[in-house]
Amino acid sequence: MDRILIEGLEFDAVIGVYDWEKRIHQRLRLDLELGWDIRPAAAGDDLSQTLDYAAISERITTFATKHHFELVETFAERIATLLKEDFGIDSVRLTLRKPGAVANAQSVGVRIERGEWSGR
Ligand SMILES: Nc1nc2c(c(=O)[nH]1)N=C([C@H](O)[C@@H](O)CO)CN2
Repeated sequence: MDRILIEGLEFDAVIGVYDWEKRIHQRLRLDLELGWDIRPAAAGDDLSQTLDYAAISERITTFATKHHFELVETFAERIATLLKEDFGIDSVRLTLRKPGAVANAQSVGVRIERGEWSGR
């Protein structure tokens, strides 16, 4: 399967388990692999036949400003749902990192896969 990539998308969100985290914004970093057949877009050189990575990046960034979650797990799952409902994307590989969360770690986070991946 072909993939559309969005790597290192950064945005701020209210996210965390603890009370002090509910009063601040913290940086999140998102990597996405989106399964999509790019051949129709390539054949016609036509953006409307593919996934607009700019539109998707903006949608996720806006979503992040409007929703508050405790767990990165919840945030990751909601992004996968948004991608399916708003853009018709069935196959998603998603890594969501919270770089500032653990002092001695470069970052922490989750990686999920949803949908079918042929050819890995
Ligand atoms: N598996 C997870 N562990 C933890 C999370 C999380 O979202 N998923 N969150 C926290 C705190 O919010 C942390 O980011 C700040 O100390 C702790 N563990």
